[in-house]
Amino acid sequence: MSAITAAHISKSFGEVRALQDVSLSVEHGELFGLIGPDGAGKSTLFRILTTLLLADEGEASVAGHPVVKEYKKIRRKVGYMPGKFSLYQDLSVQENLTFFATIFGTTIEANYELIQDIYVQIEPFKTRLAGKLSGGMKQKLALCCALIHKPEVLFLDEPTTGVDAVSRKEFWEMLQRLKEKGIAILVSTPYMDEAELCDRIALIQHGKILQTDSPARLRTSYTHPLYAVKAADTYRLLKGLREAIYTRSVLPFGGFLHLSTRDIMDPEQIKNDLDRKGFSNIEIKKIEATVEDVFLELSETDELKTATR
Ligand SMILES: Nc1ncnc2c1ncn2[C@@H]1O[C@H](COP(=O)(O)OP(=O)(O)OP(=O)(O)O)[C@@H](O)[C@H]1O
Repeated sequence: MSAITAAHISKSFGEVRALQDVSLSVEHGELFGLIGPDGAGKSTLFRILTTLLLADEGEASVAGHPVVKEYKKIRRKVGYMPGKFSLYQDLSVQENLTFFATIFGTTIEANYELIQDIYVQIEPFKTRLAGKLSGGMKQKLALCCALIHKPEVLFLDEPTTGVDAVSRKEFWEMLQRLKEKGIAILVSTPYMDEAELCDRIALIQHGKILQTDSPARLRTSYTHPLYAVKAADTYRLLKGLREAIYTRSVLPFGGFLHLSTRDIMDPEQIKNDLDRKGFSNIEIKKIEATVEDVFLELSETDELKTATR
């Protein structure tokens, strides 16, 4: 049986349809990412799966128990790191950990093996108040607190938001090690680069799951020719490319524009066209799609479908 299953979950807050017919499953020992921007519905799904909120429609089970009927059993078997406010800021590192161990009827010593790798990094600061820790340290402490009762399933809601790049990398390495111990992990993130670190991902937007698959299969599902293009005046370039007859779509991507064309083209052909239109410092190369390209493509198609309904 899967560690998490959600089937046709919907939830509205007044007029806001936070989740619309969401289904997914996560296996034991799987690292599953819920990838989407702010307001996509990620926290709402986490709250339903961790038994803190009731869905309007649909069914879910976690660690073998249905979320409504057996919520008490689930609470003993899951670890939850909510996006914000999971630590007591005016308790020390050690006091926070002891507190979470005590409410689950266990001790730090009993489950030390599971948190050891992570805890050794914050142990030198064990008497420091949680409120005085750096973002990366807070995140490690919150993860230790979520793990202290040896959960079967771990829910991590945007654990790396507001954390520096080095700590983010370390955090994902820790998740890989936890997964190898058989724990099922559902992690949400708005960062598309983190999607690559998951076994499977679901792309979510406006409460709807756009697609679920492995990052590699999602990337290769993008079949249109794609180019990264740069020139001196990015805004004019965006406008110019949008008007070109060979363009399917063009979207800003860091310092480059990602241009998807109707047919395969020689990059020289595009460069010549831009030369003729008076652009300077043109750089162009053919590229493979990233998860973000796939996300933007799917979300645009979904918005068009919704608008024409
Ligand atoms: N308790 C609530 N009352 C009213 N609206 C809510 C409530 N909780 C969430 N929403 C709305 O539901 C939608 C989904 O919110 P949710 O918090 O699940 O998104 P998210 O993907 O986790 O993004 P964020 O990172 O911004 O929390 C948003 O439009 C949000 O404003």
